[in-house]
Amino acid sequence: MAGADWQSLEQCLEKYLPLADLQEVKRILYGSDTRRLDLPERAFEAARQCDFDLQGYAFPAAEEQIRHPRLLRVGLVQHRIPLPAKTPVAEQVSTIHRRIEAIVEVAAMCGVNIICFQEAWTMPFAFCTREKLPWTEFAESAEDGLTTRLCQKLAKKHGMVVISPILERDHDHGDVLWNTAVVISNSGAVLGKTRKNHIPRVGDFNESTYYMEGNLGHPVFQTQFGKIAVNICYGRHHPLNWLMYSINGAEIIFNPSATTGNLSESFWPIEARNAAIANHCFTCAINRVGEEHFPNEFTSGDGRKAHKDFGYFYGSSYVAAPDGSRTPGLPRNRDGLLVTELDLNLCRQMNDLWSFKMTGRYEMYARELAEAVKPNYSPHIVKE
Ligand SMILES: NC(=O)NCCC(=O)O
Repeated sequence: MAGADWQSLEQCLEKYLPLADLQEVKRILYGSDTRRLDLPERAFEAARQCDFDLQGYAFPAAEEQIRHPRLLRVGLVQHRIPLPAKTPVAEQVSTIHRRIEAIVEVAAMCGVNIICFQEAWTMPFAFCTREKLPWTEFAESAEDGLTTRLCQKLAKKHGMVVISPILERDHDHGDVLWNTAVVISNSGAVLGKTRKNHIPRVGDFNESTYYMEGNLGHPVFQTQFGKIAVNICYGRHHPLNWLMYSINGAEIIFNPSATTGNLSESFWPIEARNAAIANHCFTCAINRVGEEHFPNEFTSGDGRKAHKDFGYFYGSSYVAAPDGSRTPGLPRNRDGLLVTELDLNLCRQMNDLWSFKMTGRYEMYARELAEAVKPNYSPHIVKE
């Protein structure tokens, strides 16, 4: 499997396909073209200085007679974990904080209104180890932990909504841990939090050792820029999870993730994009980058020898629109900031065109699902 040496599918296609073929391949793979966004030169210069990739795109929507365009910019941040996992916890956290602060500065230069970081962004993805210490020490209060306070400062300084996915320690409920995204308003106030609803039980993702299934349902956050929701990582494999955020009115659903190439890279371009189409909303898929090595060996329950690394986190963060188009992905092998301009009017335009909300027959599925989950349910199979 490709590691850090292979940058992206887009780069490979551009390198080998003649222009006419490339255009057709892109039309079929990516849908209608996204326009490149003009970002300030000083933002590119700062990104070069800080050694991360910066890309900008815009999705157009049709002009309407009554509604004005509802334009906003989202920023997706993907990053590698800069220090070895055995570095003291506080040093790791403060180094990542400083790195992200620098990227947020560039996002501000690019006019970003809502920024989202990757899943558990302040820590190595240590859930493969099944060890508790020191990894549980990365957990923080969603309301007033160090990370939330940093995000509040950034939100206020830049007038930006910040989505901060962390490992949460809930001090008010017995110190239990959750996989949580904190949503901070552009005023700097904590607007609320949402928790990961589905916990992976696949490969090295042994996350049920650390926290429980979210108990906050499918909240949607009304921000100054639009209605947003957060479907954390493994939740993207669950169409009903996307659907419930959409039913509650989400216009943009963020999917902060941590996933590796040997497991999910072929699913990655499909799932968030399909959710954007099926739910008439924008989706933003974010994945971390690079390899993470842990001090002690662990096994993967698949007969392989014990090892100390998780596999390759392939980045490739992207935004998908309700008309099925999508941006190119950020690189597989570099930290990056993807700035995308959205016109939220496209959500209702696609709803009117395809009408999935009208044709969805939710009452039929509600009835059938209510039956199917009963212990005495017998599947409806027609036999000769
Ligand atoms: N973090 C997480 O839920 N990863 C699970 C693997 C995947 O969903 O691709």
